[in-house]
Parts: sequence; C-alpha cells; structure tokens
Amino acid sequence: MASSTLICDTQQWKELKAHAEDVEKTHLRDLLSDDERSQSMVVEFDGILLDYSRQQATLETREKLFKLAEVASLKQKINQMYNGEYINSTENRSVLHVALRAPRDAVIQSDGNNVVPDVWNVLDKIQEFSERVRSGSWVGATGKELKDVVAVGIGGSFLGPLFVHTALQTDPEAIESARGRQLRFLANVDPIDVARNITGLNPETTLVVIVSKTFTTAETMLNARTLREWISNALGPLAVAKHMVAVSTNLTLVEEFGIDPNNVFAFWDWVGGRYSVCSAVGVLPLSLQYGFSVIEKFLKGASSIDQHMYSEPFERNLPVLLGMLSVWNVSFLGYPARAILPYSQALEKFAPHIQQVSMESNGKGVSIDGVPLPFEAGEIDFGEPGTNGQHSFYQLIHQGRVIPCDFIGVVKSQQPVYLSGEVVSNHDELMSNFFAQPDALAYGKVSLCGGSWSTGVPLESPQQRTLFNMVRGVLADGCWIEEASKVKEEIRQFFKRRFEESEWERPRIDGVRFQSIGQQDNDLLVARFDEKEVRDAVWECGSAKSPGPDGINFKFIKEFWDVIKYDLLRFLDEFYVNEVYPKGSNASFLALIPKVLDPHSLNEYRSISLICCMYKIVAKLLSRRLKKVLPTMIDECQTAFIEGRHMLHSVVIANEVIEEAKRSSISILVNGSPTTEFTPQRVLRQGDPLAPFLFNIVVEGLVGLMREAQEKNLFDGFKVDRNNVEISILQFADDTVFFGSASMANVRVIKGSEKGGGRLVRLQCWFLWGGHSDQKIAWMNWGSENCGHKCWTQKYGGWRNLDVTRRTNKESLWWWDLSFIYNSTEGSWFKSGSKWKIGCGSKVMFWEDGWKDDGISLMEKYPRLYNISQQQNQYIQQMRTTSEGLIVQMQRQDVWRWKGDSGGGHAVGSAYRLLDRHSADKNQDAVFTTL
Ligand SMILES: O=P(O)(O)OC[C@H]1O[C@](O)(CO)[C@@H](O)[C@@H]1O
Repeated sequence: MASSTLICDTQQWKELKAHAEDVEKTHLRDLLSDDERSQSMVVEFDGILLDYSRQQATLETREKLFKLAEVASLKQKINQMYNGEYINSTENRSVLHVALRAPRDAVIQSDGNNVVPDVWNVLDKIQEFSERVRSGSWVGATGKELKDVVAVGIGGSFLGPLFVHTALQTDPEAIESARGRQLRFLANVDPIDVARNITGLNPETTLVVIVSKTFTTAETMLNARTLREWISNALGPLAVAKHMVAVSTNLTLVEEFGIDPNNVFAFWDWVGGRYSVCSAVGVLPLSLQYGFSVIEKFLKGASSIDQHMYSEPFERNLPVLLGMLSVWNVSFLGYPARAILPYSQALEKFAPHIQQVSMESNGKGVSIDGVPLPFEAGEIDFGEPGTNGQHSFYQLIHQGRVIPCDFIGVVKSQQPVYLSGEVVSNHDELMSNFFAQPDALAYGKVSLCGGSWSTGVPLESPQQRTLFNMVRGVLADGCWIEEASKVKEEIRQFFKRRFEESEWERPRIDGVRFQSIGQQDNDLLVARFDEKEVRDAVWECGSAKSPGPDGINFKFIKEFWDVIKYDLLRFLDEFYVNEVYPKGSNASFLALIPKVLDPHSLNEYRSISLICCMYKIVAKLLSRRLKKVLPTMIDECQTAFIEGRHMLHSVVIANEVIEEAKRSSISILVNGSPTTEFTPQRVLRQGDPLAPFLFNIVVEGLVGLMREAQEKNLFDGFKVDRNNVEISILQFADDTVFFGSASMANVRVIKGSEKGGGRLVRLQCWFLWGGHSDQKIAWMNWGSENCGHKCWTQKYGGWRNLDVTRRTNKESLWWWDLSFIYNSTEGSWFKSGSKWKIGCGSKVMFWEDGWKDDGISLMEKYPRLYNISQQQNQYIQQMRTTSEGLIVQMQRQDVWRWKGDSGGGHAVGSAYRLLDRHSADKNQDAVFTTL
C-alpha cells in the first residue's frame, strides 16, 4: 500500500466493512455455540491466556483482519520499530521502548548505534544508587537514612510507575523488600496533592525524584519547585543536592534547577513518555522502594512479551490480536469504548495507565501523513477492578450500550484468604464473578423457559445453560434482594431449614414381621471390597456427570484408573474398617435449576445434588450388593422362613446409611459460587445410587405393616380372584396406592388424625422425605360418576332417601361419599354438619330424621310421644294433615343443606375440616398400639 493511500480505501477494508454488517446480525450466543470457533480463539503465552471468543467476531473476521494487517504492512512496521527505524515520522525518531528491557547482550540499533549498552549503563547506575540509599550508605543532609521517596511527575512520568507500584504493594516478596520504606507519587498541580504527599513525611529522611522527560512540563516543574522549597526551608538550600535527584533527557535544565548532574538518570528521545515505565522513569523510584532485583523481574516480563510480539505469527500473537480486535470494534462495529476490568485489586491502576498508553497514542483524527480520517479511530478506555465496577457502571454495560470489555483475571492471589467455615477462598469468590460476568454479557438476557428472549434459540451450550440457571435475586420476606452475599445467605438458610429434622419421634416398626435373608446374602452384604467389584462399580457410573465439590468426574477416574485405583482401594478399606467416610468425601453441592419462567421464590428452583465421586463409589458398591439381596426380601413367592438375619437388619443398614448421609455436608451453588456448608439432618440426596434401593426397603416396611393390619382385622383390603387374595397396597417407588373398602376404620388406618392416626403414611414420609407429613393423600374418586353410583348402590344400597339420580355441577363426587358416611354408624360427624331444608316433605321422615335446626330427631327429643305414635314411619308430607304449617313449599323437593358453607352448598374443604376436627377428638392410637 502506498503511504499516501488511506487504509479505508483498500479492498481489504471494504470487505471487512461488508462483513461487519453480517456479523452484526449474529448474536454472540450464537457465535459461542460454535465450539470450533470458540476453541480456536484461545491463545496462551508465558502463563497468559487470552480468550477472545466472546468478541463479536468470526473466524472469517480474523482472516480478514489478518489481510488488513498485511495490506497495512503491520509485520514490516513491527520489524521497523524493533530495528530502530524512524517510525515516529512526526518527530523523526525511533520508537524503541523495547530496548529499555532488552537483555544485556541484545543488539538494538538506533542511528547506527546499539542502544542496549546505554540502557544497561543507566540500569546499573540505578541499581548502585538505589542500593546505596536502601542500605543507608547514601544519607540526607543531616546524616539520616532516606527512607521515603516522593516521585514528582505527570502523564507517562507518573501513570506507569504508579501502576507497577500499586501492583507490587501486595506482593509478598515486594512487601518484604520494601519494609520500613514509603513511595509516594505527586502528579497534580493542585496543592492538595502536594499536601497529601508530604503529610507525615520528614524532609530529613525524604528523597525527591523529579521525573520529566522534557523537564519543562508546567505541572511537574511547579511541584518540583514546591518540594525544593519544602526541603530548603527545613534543611537549607544546600540540602537539595542530597535530597533531590532527577530522571530526564534534558540534563541542562536539570542542572539549572539545582540538581547535581551526577544524580540525574538519563533516558532518550526514542522513548515515548507514555512507554517510559521501563526506563529510569519507573525503574528508579521503584528500585528505591523495592530493590533493583524485584524490578528487574518486571523488566524481564516486559522483555518476554516483546520477544513474543516480534516473532510470533499473528494467529498466536497476543498484542497483535488485541490490537486488531480494537480496530474491528471501533472502526468496523462502531463501538467507541472499551472497558478494562481487572479482577485484581493489585491491577487497580492498570486502566488509567492503559488509558494514556492507548488514547494518547491512538487518539488521532488524521493518518500518518496528516490526511483526515473518514472513520472513527482510537477507543475510549475506562475501567475499574471487579467487583467494584459491578456495583457501579456495569449496569450500562449489561443493559445500556454495547461496550467491548477486557476482563483480566489472576489465577493465584498475592494475598490468599480462606476463612474457616467458608466453602471457597475469598479469591475464588472473586474469580467466580470474573467467570460469570463475561458470560452474562456475552449471552445477554435469556428467558427461563429454555430460549433467548430475543431469538427463542434453545439453550444448548454449557455457557447458555449457566446463564439460564443464573440466580439474579430472591424474594426474602417480601423483599427482593440482589446483593450477591445476601442472596447466597438467604439461599443457604432456605435449604438449611429444608434439611432440618423437625421435632418428632421417629416411628418404630418393632414387632412387625418381615422376610429374612440368609447367611450367604448377609456375607455378601458385609464383605470387604475387592478390586474387580470396585472397578465394575466405577464403570457403571456415568462418565460425564457433573462433579461434586471434589471436582472429579468419572471420566477422569476411568482414564487414570491404573494410577488412582491404589488410593481408591485404600480409601475403601479405611471406610470398611472405620465405618465412616473420611471428612470431605461426603460433601455435595446443590445446583439450582429454575422450574418456572423468571423465578422469584426459592421454591421455584429444583435442587440437583452434585455428589463427590468417592461417596458415589461407596454408594454404588452398596447398592450393587443390595440389588442382589433385595429380591429375596421382597418376593412373595419366597416367603418360606429362612433362618438367619432378619430383613429388619436391612432397615438398620438403611438407617445407618441415612445417618451417614446426615453427617455429610451440603453447600449450594449460587451462580457457580458455593455457599458455606451445612449438615443436612434428613433426606437422601437425589443422584445417590443407594436411593432406589432404600425406597424398596421402605416399601417393604410399609407392606409389612399393612400385612399386620390385615391379619389383625384392622384393615379391610380388596379381595380378588377366586382364592380371595386380599390386596391392600401397591407401591412404585414413592407412589403408594391403598386398596380397601370405604370404611372409616380403613381410612383411619391409612390417615386418621394427626395425633394418633396416619402413622403408616407418616412412617413412609419419614423414610422417604425425612419426617414431613405434609404430603397430601389423594383420595381417589371412582372415575365416572356412573361407576361410583353403581358401587354405592350395589354394595351399600345407595344412600337412603337421598336423591341420587344426578348430582348437580356444584356437587362434587365427595358429596356422594359423604352421603354414604352420613348413614354409617360412624357418620355422626357428618350429621352434625348437614341439615334438611324442607320442601314438600316427601323425603324426610317426620320422627326419625333430624330435620329441625338442632339436628336432633323428634324421636330422640320426645321418646315417649314417639312410642305411642300411630305414625312412626311417616314422611313429613304424610304428616301434614296433623302438622299444619310444616309444609312450606309444596313445589320444592326436600334438599340437604351443608352447614359448613354459608350458601348451603357443599365444599370438600369444609367437610375435610369438619372430619379432621371430629377425628382429632377421638383416641385413635388404639389401632397403632395394636399394630
Ligand atoms: O515527562 P514529561 O516531559 O514531563 O511529560 C509528561 C507527560 O506529558 C505528555 O507529554 C502529555 O502531555 C506525556 O506524553 C508525558 O508522559
């Protein structure tokens, strides 16, 4: 490309422009669903991993950008820079900050001279001087050691050094080497900045470093004069030579200022101010604070990325890729800003540093030849460390404008904190935010019904699912909370409560007869685990299931079986001998999956257990053994009594397992970050291989109780077949169907009152759900009303005198059931709840039915009259001649009125409440005492 041609006039630029229009139509979440694309957008160098898959760019974009780089001669320009050519055409000089950190033996030419020796001369001088100051061999005017340093400079003579200083302040090695010393930076001409920086400092122990490439910058020179005054006022004018040094390219002006030329640390015009942190600008003050050896490491790091940028092909070249993506975002996609978001407080001053480096360099409206650019160039950089930014400007990034973001995370914290009782370290907490935020931004807001709100695309990728499952807040005591720590605590408390055992006495099933297992089965159950058995159990576990808190899945265990098996067998041996799981191996995560669109309450999430592999292996082994034994215990055909251990022992085993489960710990994953642990007091974890077999054992326990009830004539089951086989219960896992005649006695055995009855149901509840008896019994209606009607009439002859021809829409099938109960001997509760409304009097018996308001029949009220009556079996209608005034509405039928409802209509709820109250009065414990 000829130097006068604008880059935007090239074919490559135009193609990118057209391509940008296509890419803009594609949502990032769709780009991210292409695994091949995403994986090829991850590059690693020297411990730095760049993942640019969340940029709105395709592989084609990258190819086209490379072509643009080619036409812009980017590679040649990089080479020119490293070779010291005058690429700064406006100032006609080299751009050689890479020489500032080049190794001592490197050769980098400028104006035909190798500049590297000059660089190292200054570095050696800095090392020597800083060691003298730090060791106390260079002292101030009054002979005191110089412990504190104030660096005075602005722009590039300030921001880079401040950034590095802030990053080192919390580094353990740097802390050690800086012990007892202070480094401050004075930049602003505002006298407040002066006051702040000299507060608490003693001029006698303070060294001032004036940093100015030109030594003419107004702010720096005024601040320099101010501090010179501060020193000479305190120590006299001659003290300046001992207390002030300079970093500059302008030795003349430094000397004029009164600083000893020997105490000037030079750099060169081929160093741009904003790139000068690796020159004496940064190295001198930082070496005074931390020692040269610490800062030398920083220089080596910078040199390493210089080498990378010089030699690495563009596909894997981190600085080139980032630079090209900036061009793409700004000039093609039209996103003017970039957020720099380090999830590290140590990088607090990184954004201000990059602000200057990038914006002062690229903030141009003209080409290199001075031609005005017809497109946007340069980006607006801003940023704050996460998580502070999240509570500040992220709102706009998430919902307001499209702003490309550079998230920066650090794998290892300089200052790790791991509080006891917390599931993760503080740094992991920070990193969970670091991982969650880019996903949330990239995928945008999606609906919770399985697709994106904007596109309806199904959620397929793991990242999409992560966002789908994201808990954005919860409703607690009627208040919506979003603050991460409060949301986590609320969720933790909610589930802790759910797994707390309510105070009630565990049901006992002593005395109930069960089938037995033989010695052989018993030996099988309690045998030591051998390698083959363990291997088979491991191979039965799904490889790709989500890992629990140990972070290991079965794919890993199978892959490295030959290495892992020894430890695993040792673990199982220990478990066998000690009968307890080693701490931590029985922890689990609860992951929350929304059940509804836009969940608010925690009941609207389904909790899925993610169990540690070690626990799963043990559970799998036990379940495989139980599987072999269970048919013996539950098969009716094998009822022959076998000598040996009682089946009840399996219940004991189940209890032991449950007890062990109660020693386990649970923490809930809230947006990938676990809450602190708690110990569950009840329930089995979903995903536990033992759970189905424990169901079976519990079912057997309930069957045993029903058998006992039948044998003691406490429960009247259904007789089928010619042999009159009586069926009382059928179960499938936690679904139970009781069969029996519709008698109050049967109902009481199954449910009864809360106080005495309901033990069968509650017993099962305890085993299956840990003691909650709020599982409702679904009383089954008889399907079609004809079927029900036939049953009642055939078996019980219908309800005497009640109109059963057709029920009205208002009346439920319960109404019919209740009608029957009314006439049973135990129907007194029902009688008290209903009364007759007399119409023509054709259905109500004058003496026997309680048709008066108090519900008491005339026969009961006036027994003597009844005894002498000639019309004892008469209906009211037949009595009318002798009972004038009773027949009030000849045209109407007699009807039942339900007292529980003010309108007289029947409601199941009111009948249930009445029955409940009535049953509570009776002592029904007798049934269970007998059982
Ligand atoms: O180091 P000096 O010459 O005082 O300049 C300070 C800063 O001022 C600038 O020229 C910007 O005004 C920067 O490039 C430079 O880093």
